[in-house]
Amino acid sequence: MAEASSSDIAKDAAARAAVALVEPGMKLGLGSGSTAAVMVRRLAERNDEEPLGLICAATSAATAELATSLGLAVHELDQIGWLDMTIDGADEIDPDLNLIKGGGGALLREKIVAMASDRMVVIADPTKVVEQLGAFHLPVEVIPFGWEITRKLIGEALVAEGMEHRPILLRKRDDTPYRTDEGNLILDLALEQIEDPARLSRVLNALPGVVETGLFLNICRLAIIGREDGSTIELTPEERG
Ligand SMILES: O=C[C@H](O)[C@H](O)[C@H](O)COP(=O)(O)O
Repeated sequence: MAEASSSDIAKDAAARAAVALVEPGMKLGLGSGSTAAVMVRRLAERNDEEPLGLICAATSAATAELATSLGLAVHELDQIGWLDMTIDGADEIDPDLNLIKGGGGALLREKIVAMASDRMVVIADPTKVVEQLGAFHLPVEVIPFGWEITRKLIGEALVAEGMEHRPILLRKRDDTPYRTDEGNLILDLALEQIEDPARLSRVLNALPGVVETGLFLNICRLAIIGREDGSTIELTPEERG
């Protein structure tokens, strides 16, 4: 069997720590991506040992399939209503616990699920912790109709904001446009740094073809960062002082 990489160990440590926060009977949002998938596996293991009676909502079709295959009860979000907690990964985490998400294309459902939760807990390895958001390309979900016009409008809006950017790329998978679970497209914005995430979020969300951006602002209250030695650290926005 292949040896676990330091990143695998860190993800697993964060996932285990988050699963330890889960209480019996919780209504739980399950995130998407590789770190969230580790968490789903650890959660299912705990549920096998000690049935927890959880009711889960998934943030992507892939997560729903994984969780269901492992014996977790997954329901539509609207059937459940409100959630106690959502555990998800992230692509970048800044000191205020503002996030970039959507590297795997699940940002829209992830944001809806996170905002339908009392608490969003993010799990990640240390490479995701940054001083300023923006090195990771910002995913923006757009509707397919007129997407090239939407891309042009985004470019113009960025220029009007004085934001340097490289060409805005349509995300592709196997050479064809990537479609989200909602059938939308993703535009990836190479911005290098985002000085004012709240303003950028407002500007982008004001454009008609934009469905949602990967900026998750003031949503996450706890980030659990796994480390290569298997330990974890917990970050909260308050620590910033
Ligand atoms: O769309 C994908 C999600 O936002 C993921 O949670 C994010 O990309 C982090 O994924 P990973 O844990 O694989 O780095």
